[in-house]
Amino acid sequence: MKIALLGYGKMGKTIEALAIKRGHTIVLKCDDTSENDLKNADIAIDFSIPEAAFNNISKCLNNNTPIVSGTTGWLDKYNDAVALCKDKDGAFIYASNFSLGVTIFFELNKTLAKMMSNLKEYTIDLEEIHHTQKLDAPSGTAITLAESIIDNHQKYTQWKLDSNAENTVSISAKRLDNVPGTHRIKYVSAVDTLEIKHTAHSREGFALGAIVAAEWLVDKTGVFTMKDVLNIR
Ligand SMILES: NC(=O)C1=CN([C@@H]2O[C@H](COP(=O)(O)OP(=O)(O)OC[C@H]3O[C@@H](n4cnc5c(N)ncnc54)[C@H](OP(=O)(O)O)[C@@H]3O)[C@@H](O)[C@H]2O)C=CC1
Ligand SMILES: O=C(O)C1=N[C@H](C(=O)O)C[C@H](O)C1
Repeated sequence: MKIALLGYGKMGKTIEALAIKRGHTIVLKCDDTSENDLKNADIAIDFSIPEAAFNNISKCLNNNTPIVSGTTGWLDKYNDAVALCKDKDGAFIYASNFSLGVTIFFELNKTLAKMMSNLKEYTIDLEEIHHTQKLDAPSGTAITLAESIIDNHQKYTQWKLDSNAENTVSISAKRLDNVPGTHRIKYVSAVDTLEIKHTAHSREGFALGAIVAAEWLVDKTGVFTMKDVLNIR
């Protein structure tokens, strides 16, 4: 595939190295999409900044270029992106976390929330840890996890950063040097603790998932998730 990288920071560079190893060609790498031409690309992969993501996605859909987006912090415009994709008969996939392990972790979280839903003894504690350059907090992955808990656990109706409020999934966001991404969900009672945790050892897992998603999406039309890519039901 000929790939355009929209955002050539830590993730853009990791994707470039892995995509070349898998036999793909990078035809565009940019940190400013305003002047760039997508016509040579089979597909675009956006790992940029929250303020740029929706414009980058729109530009791809208007240009009939399939788009894989991993940028977090722009989801107030997600429904607009979905509508544009449908209008243009385009191809679009977004994931707050492209790693194959986190895609499975999302399913574990959902199942655990359902199983815990009637157990009033337990309170939840959601923690994410990332590197100090991260612009957004909480992480997109933590928000996806919290929203799934809210959808599947009868007690919880909202999420907030560092909250003691009733019915609230409290998220703690820590920033430490060189942490690629750790997410942990704890259910704590007076007598025990049950926890699930995903630890990324590097950015390669995110990059691999985004490339696998691009390889899968390139000849399709529609709006998809990583569950579609990995055929998880
Ligand atoms: N879904 C997933 O699996 C993952 C998602 N992410 C998310 O991906 C995003 C990028 O992460 P990361 O690579 O670590 O961040 P970086 O800050 O290393 O890279 C972001 C890059 O985007 C560039 N940029 C700024 N404006 C634009 C624009 N208009 N068009 C294209 N690029 C632009 C920045 O350039 P400049 O420095 O010049 O401003 C920078 O090089 C974040 O939102 C992060 O949360 C990260 C890892 C995994
Ligand atoms: O910014 C990052 O680095 C990461 N961002 C994503 C998020 O916000 O969830 C995914 C991953 O945890 C790394």
